[in-house]
Amino acid sequence: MADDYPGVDTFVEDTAEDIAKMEIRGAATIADAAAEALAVQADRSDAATPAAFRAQLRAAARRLYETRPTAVSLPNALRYVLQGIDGETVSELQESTITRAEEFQVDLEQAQERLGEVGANRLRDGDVVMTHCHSTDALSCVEAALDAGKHVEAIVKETRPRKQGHITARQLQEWGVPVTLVVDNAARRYLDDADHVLVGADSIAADGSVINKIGTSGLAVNARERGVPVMVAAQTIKLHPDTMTGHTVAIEMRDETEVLSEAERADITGGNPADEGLVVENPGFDVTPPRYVDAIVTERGQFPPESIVTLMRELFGDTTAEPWEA
Ligand SMILES: O=C(COP(=O)(O)O)[C@H](O)[C@H](O)COP(=O)(O)O
Repeated sequence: MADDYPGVDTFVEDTAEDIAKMEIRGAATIADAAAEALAVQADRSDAATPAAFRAQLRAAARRLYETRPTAVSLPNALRYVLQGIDGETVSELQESTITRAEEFQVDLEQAQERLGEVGANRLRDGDVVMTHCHSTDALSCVEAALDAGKHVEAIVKETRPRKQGHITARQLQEWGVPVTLVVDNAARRYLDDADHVLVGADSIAADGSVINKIGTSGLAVNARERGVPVMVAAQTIKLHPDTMTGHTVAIEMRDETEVLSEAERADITGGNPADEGLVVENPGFDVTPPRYVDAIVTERGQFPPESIVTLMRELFGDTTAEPWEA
């Protein structure tokens, strides 16, 4: 792997591994870790010339980019850092990369806080939210509502196959929020007890479609049928610039062992684990059409999904190059 990415620091390699293995996970957290990795790459660079420095940084960005395909916050973070660096010498470039990465991380934190305040305005005292997966953007809305003195309760979907709902439940418990944990299949039944569906996003497309953890779209369709509004909490780094020019968002397909262990497979196939007649599909994400989403809450205010393209144009212009082509 190291040969494919010459000059890439071991810290970048480790971060990339952690993202790929989902030890670092969730779109905002991945973006933060990627910016940090570029800063460390810059700091530890042994490049003799500015050109060599830039080549190493581009290789580091490529290594990080190739970990997981769906959360656009990752290429957006890489692009932000790479496009912003400036300098004539290696040490100027090092300093500039570190400053730019730090700036990104501070902005990320502030955006999440502001988004939380916007989202909290939609939550009334005593409301019950139903969550899916674990989203730091979604939870920041609950946190801000609690800070404003509102009582909030949560119905937390387990979120198979990796059960990120447990992370959400743990965080809410720490904040003193009463939690009812349900298996994914029970969600429709419990929607009658919910005032909002509150989820995050890995990417938002130009038509307002929301790409988030698998199961989000089914939840949103059921919520519409039950009359429960769906609120998507997503910082603007979740806006996918390539979708303005017609590109689709890649949906990550994950390993079958997350769904079915080898022993379970053998059990189904009568002891033949290599049986090709049994196919397991394990998509990590799905696409919720804009008509099932009531509001996209960002640090710039809340938007109906159909109008998100205006914000996208303002923020990204025509930028659709790969991060290292910046
Ligand atoms: O779908 C997931 C995480 O998927 P995974 O566990 O596969 O990474 C989260 O809802 C979004 O990434 C938003 O999270 P955040 O609001 O923290 O960016």
